[in-house]
Amino acid sequence: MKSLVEIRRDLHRIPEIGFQEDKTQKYLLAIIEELKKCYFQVDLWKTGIILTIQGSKPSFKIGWRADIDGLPIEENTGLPYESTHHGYMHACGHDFHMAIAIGLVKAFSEQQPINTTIIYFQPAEEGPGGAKPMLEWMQRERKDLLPDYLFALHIAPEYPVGTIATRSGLLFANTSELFIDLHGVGGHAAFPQHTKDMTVAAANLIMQLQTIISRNLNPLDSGVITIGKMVSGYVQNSIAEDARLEGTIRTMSAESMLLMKERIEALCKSIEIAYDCEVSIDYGSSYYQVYNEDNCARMLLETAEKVAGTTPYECPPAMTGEDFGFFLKEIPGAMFWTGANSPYGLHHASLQPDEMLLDINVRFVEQFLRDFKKR
Ligand SMILES: CC(=O)N[C@@H](CCC[C@H](N)C(=O)O)C(=O)O
Repeated sequence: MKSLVEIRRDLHRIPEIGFQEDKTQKYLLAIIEELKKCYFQVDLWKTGIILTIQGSKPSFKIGWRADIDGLPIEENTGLPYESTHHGYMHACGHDFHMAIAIGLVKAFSEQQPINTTIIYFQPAEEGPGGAKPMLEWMQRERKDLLPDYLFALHIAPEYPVGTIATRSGLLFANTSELFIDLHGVGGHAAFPQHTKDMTVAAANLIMQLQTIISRNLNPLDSGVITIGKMVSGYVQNSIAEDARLEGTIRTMSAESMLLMKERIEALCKSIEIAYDCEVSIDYGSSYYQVYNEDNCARMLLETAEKVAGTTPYECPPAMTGEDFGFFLKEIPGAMFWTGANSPYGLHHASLQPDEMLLDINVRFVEQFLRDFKKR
């Protein structure tokens, strides 16, 4: 088998977005085939892979999940192994997540685990969400593939390599995508009086949306509204007939999410009146919060005390979203951040995590999964 660094770089070259991870699936399957043992069972679900590693003397099933999709971001790292899929990038570290999971497959191919260990290569974490339909499929048709406990990691550029950061309870936020379309009347730039300018309406709406955080949400609560993309008009001397805003909203509780949505709807109605236009809202996909089971989170931190090269850190919750939350709603487990030491953050075109994290995390997770005991 190639080294984990080579595998990570190969995967980095071929980022694919949610449910289009065909090359990624093929690449992963070829390595799994190379490592295959008689106690391995491979199942496919859409572009995902579920690898069941039968335990030698199992008393429960423990799961490990790695997400496999990339993002529609144009890479700007200048690395010799940068993305060959122009306009797409592994800008959230899923190339690392997959390489670590492959490292675990290799470790379990060399020494069979005692408990049955299931590795889930899950598509579409960035959107529209693969965890929920994957879980529902297993609950409906393949209960044998469901674990008793489930764990996952996410790289954290802001922490040094070796940091294992997690907490009991809420780790990541409730999220909802947000797509707003505005429709007015276009025309010549010199005659605004004959038009309904959707660039001006959209710009105003963006500013008003931010008041939901500052004026409607309890200051002791937290929320985020980010408009990551705005599209309007065609050319500099024509007034835009249409505009589209694309973003995401984040809250620490389901109640605050409802409040945010109510306020977004009210502000869109007011924009319709103010600019005499039509506004429609689509919430896209929503993710349930990542809520770590108390014992499971504590065991991760305890293991990080013991494994050479890892340091536990009880971290605060973050406004990140993760469809892993849907798994944790049904199955006890936990997620953690692992230090990646990159000057650029997640979803940045220059993200460059430190490859030193690969071996350390394989060792950490392998020991954690092998030693895990029910409490
Ligand atoms: C770990 C991470 O960065 N996850 C994404 C999940 C995105 C969900 C969805 N597309 C949305 O934007 O709400 C994140 O942006 O936190």
